[in-house]
Amino acid sequence: MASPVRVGAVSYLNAKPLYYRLEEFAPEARLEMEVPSRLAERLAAGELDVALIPSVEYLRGASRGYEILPGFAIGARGPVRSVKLFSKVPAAAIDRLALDAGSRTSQALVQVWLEARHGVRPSRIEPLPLGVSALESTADAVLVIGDRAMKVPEGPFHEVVDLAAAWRELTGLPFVFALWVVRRGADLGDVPEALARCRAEGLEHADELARIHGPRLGLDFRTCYDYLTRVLSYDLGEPELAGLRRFAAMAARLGLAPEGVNLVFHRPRDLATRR
Ligand SMILES: C=C(O[C@@H]1C=C(C(=O)O)C=C[C@H]1O)C(=O)O
Repeated sequence: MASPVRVGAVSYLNAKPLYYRLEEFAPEARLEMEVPSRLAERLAAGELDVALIPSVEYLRGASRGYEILPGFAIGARGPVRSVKLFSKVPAAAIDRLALDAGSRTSQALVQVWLEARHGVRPSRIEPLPLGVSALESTADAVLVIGDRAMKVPEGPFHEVVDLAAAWRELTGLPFVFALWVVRRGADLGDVPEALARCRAEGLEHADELARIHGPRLGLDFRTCYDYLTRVLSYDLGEPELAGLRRFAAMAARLGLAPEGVNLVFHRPRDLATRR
């Protein structure tokens, strides 16, 4: 039997359609779930063959020979609901910023947005550990992502900013949070084709995913269903690539990603081996 293909997927609700019934469609796949920052570390360490990593980590790892699986992303064209900055002070006064330790892309996005929109570069940046809630932090503002961001009460804060909405307002472009990225030299077998099937069938069965995961997360069916089918976008087309390139340039200017990284795409096996 061929050796297993180690697939790392984001453990949040937003990624569920992307690996729906994966191990059935590709029996060689061995699925592991982690928060995004951890997936990036494990792909870099060679412990995964393909993983849904934060887009900024593709930029940071490109020199290792990372390749993007074309056509897929976790992105948003407007408000995303699960990537939020909870601020106790007006954005222009943020000096101490806590960043969700599960994130990498949104950690960079919030700094890009603060600088571009408000001319602010917080002098103290600290992690918000995974088990610690935004309400417990004493920082001026706290970035929270994923399922838990959808449940933080908006009450005690001066301002709550949906960062995908803020990005759209700033640039007019969609935002790409995560990409399927392949480790150099990994043999993925039929996994890329299976992932395309997962996404198609996962979105077709979004009602089933919302029914299963809503109660577990304390979210009602409608909120989950809308999040999966209308709020998030799973495409990586020209508008998303334009958003990604703009983000790459802005992150590089702040020293949060290397300069001038090319987007390199993984080629399907038949094309890669032909000739
Ligand atoms: C929209 C989201 O996108 C996520 C945000 C990421 C990040 O900030 O690094 C990485 C992966 C995505 O799952 C979310 O988690 O809410």
